[in-house]
Amino acid sequence: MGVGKGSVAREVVKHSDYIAIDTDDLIESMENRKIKAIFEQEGEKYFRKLEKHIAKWLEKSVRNTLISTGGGFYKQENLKNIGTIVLLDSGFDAIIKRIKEHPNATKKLKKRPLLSDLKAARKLYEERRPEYLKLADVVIDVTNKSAKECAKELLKKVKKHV
Ligand SMILES: Nc1ncnc2c1ncn2[C@@H]1O[C@H](COP(=O)(O)OP(=O)(O)O)[C@@H](O)[C@H]1O
Ligand SMILES: O=C(O)C1=C[C@@H](OP(=O)(O)O)[C@@H](O)[C@H](O)C1
Repeated sequence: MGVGKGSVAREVVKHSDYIAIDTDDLIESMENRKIKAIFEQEGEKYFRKLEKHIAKWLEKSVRNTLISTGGGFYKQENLKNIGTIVLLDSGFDAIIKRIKEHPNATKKLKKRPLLSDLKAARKLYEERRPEYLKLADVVIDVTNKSAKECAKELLKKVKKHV
């Protein structure tokens, strides 16, 4: 949530032949409503089911593609079969600082249901980070790097990994 997945993906696309997709965008278009509305109207469990459906489709049908995922997607049991897993790594405070500095900060915070309570979000981050590190094939520390620098590092490290 807010680590820069979207911004880095846009730079990767600029500097490579990758096509980029985003699991949250796929879910929003499948459902024809925003993630926030899905959480409010159906609850988190329903959203996770949609993620599972997407995960199965990704494994079966998607190759050579940059896939950005929501922060909870790592729980999908077939994750390792989908492709090379890249973690954009950052401290929690740095993530929040970045989002708050954005001109559209209020909107950015509002559209992320799990960021509305910062104490709970920090706890979630602390629970998830060790899991992310265990799963990741490639780790990029995004602290004090531009999205372009992160993208270049990502392309180099992914190339080495595959
Ligand atoms: N490398 C970076 N340096 C500084 N700010 C960044 C960087 N990458 C992203 N941001 C800013 O951080 C916020 C979250 O970025 P975004 O790409 O939307 O993250 P995500 O897709 O992971 O939620 C945005 O306000 C964006 O402009
Ligand atoms: O961390 C999570 O569980 C979630 C992160 C969100 O995506 P971002 O990580 O892109 O904000 C989105 O998938 C949903 O609100 C749940």
